[in-house]
Amino acid sequence: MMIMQYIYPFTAIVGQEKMKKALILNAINPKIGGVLIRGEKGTAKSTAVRALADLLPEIEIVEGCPFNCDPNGNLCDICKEKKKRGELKTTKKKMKVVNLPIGATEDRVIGTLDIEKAIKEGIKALEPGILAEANRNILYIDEVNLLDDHIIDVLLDAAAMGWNIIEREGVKIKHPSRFILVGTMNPEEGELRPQILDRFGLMVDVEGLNDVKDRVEVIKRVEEFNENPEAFYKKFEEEQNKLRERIIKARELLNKVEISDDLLEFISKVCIELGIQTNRADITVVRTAKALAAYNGRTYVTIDDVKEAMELALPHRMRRKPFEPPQLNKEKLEQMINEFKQQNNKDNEEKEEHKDDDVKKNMMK
Ligand SMILES: Nc1ncnc2c1ncn2[C@@H]1O[C@H](COP(=O)(O)OP(=O)(O)OP(=O)(O)O)[C@@H](O)[C@H]1O
Repeated sequence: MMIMQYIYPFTAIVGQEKMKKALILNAINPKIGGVLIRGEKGTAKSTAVRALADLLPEIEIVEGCPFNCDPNGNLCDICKEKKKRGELKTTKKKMKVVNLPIGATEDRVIGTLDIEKAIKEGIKALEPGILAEANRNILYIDEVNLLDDHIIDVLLDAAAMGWNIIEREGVKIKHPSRFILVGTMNPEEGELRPQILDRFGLMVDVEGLNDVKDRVEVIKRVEEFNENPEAFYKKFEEEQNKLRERIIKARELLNKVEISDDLLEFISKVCIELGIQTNRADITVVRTAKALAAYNGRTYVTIDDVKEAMELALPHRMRRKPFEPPQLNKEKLEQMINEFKQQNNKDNEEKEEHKDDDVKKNMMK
């Protein structure tokens, strides 16, 4: 008999709204580029990530594929061959969290091929790496600031290209490599290089809860969950289903979401004004703002979406002195948002006046 393992529900996490939102937005569009969560131990970081994987709908995969290929998306070399032979079968699988151990080697990350075995036994010689397991799942790197720089580069390159190549002596296997990247770090143990910071889509700072009521609620919920996980899960089931549906709808809506040229210009202006060099900033703000619009059931981006997206996508891309924590110039941002809103109101009023004039003219005709 299979024993059902219950995961602490995402919707039962008390507070930590920014972290939850950043994770949800990446679930809506993984191309946002992941989340770096900075903060103290024991603040629900790993609980939230495990809960997200459990909350998200199952993924459709090619049966038996070590890379979880999407039958309707990009295929690995093995699945391509299967498709040609008409042997592609599909199945469904729950998403999972793949942990990257701190001491992981390049071979362990990328995967390996035993050439001698490959010649004798074909594909059995393949040893898929962490990138294979992570494809279409969540890749979780605890204490990313302690990870070897070279391993981070390998990972982030694969994530940016969306492909990983396992290669030995001229024999190659290429497979899709898309995942929601979540890194955590305790800033007291050292900062990340700016180049690496820039490769994380979003960043959030999590702090321990400072409200007594919230902390008591955490104790009660965690104890209740431990005593009877099934009953606790049932209690949150409706809320979990609602959130899952909302994410599914947002994914469907995402391609239809539009952003005005005025807002695009505004985003670039803010980035320049804040001294942010990397174009990844502007691109990530747009993707995040679109995901926010879709999450709110809209097909257009508003200035408030842009503001919220900037608070998640810009702080770690601000220029700063060594050892200073990443921070957003909130006052400057607030001022520019207000100016944009005022200008927009003025433009709208003028448009309304023109409309009135046109109506009057038409009536006099
Ligand atoms: N806001 C919260 N809501 C619900 N449970 C919480 C909250 N904050 C902490 N917890 C509980 O506290 C415990 C520790 O949380 P968790 O393991 O997720 O911490 P973490 O941030 O990943 O830290 P670490 O890196 O030490 O693992 C868990 O039992 C978790 O359920």
